[in-house]
Amino acid sequence: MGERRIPFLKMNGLGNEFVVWDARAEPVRLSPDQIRAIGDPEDGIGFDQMITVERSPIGADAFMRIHNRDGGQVDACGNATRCIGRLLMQEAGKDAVTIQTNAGLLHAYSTGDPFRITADMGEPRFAWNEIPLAEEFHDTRAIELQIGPIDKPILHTPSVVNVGNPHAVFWVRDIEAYDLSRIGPLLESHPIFPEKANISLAHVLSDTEIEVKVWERGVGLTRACGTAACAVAVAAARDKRTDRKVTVHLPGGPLQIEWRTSDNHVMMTGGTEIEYEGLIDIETLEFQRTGPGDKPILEVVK
Ligand SMILES: N[C@H](CCC[C@H](N)C(=O)O)C(=O)O
Repeated sequence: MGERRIPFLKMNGLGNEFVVWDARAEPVRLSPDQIRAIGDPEDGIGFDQMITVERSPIGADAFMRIHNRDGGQVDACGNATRCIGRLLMQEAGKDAVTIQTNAGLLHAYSTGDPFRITADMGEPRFAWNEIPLAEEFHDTRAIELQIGPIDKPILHTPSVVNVGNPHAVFWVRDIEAYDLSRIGPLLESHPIFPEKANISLAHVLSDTEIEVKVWERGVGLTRACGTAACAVAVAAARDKRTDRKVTVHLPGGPLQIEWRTSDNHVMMTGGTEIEYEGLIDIETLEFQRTGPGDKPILEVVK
């Protein structure tokens, strides 16, 4: 291993994969090329997002910096908020912590189950210029956007929400009926989204259940997306498709979402997993497992 070896944690939230650095003692500075190389599932460790835990200048328990696999920095990551919340609470022996992000101050709470964490994702925003959209729309529950032939669009009139990051939600009857790996990038980078967008297909199963498939901005198809689950739940309740407390079923597992009437905050509860501790040389990208996770390594490797 070369000189610059950095310890990291490999974690996931319902299969949404993270590499976590602790940069509170010593900064971790990586170029977008290095981030992409480490995030590459073939040559690197592989992740959906890289999470850097830093000291908070405003006295929160930590600052959380988020980079997508494409190397771009973004402001919100729901599954990572739960994972970092778990680490900070375990470290401090507390039942609640505050996490500063570029999207605002978030709170994480224990549930009594050490692996299941509740994150308070703050208030959703719906105005066209808060998503943001490139042009004015008064009703962001169904904007004029479609993909495919004009007379027979494949997907159309999504709801749009900002939950610290931009989301478009297409309401469908079968989330598997669409080739999201082909359509996702077209919608992610559609000119209507000046900051691009995370794209969800959502099928409402009942007043309290929604199944969702997500194409994440800057990543692609992921097993779960916490902010997408929040965006879908809020958009569904806003459009009277469901109650304000629902279970969102993602390929990686369920998330409980409640859009509270008391304070308009979106609360998300779900699992977290430490896969293993590791050490990486950021010059050579060689990395090795150096410690256990929640499951024996053998199980993790399967
Ligand atoms: N791809 C997202 C960031 C991560 C969101 C997702 N991993 C989550 O759990 O919320 C974006 O560019 O806004």
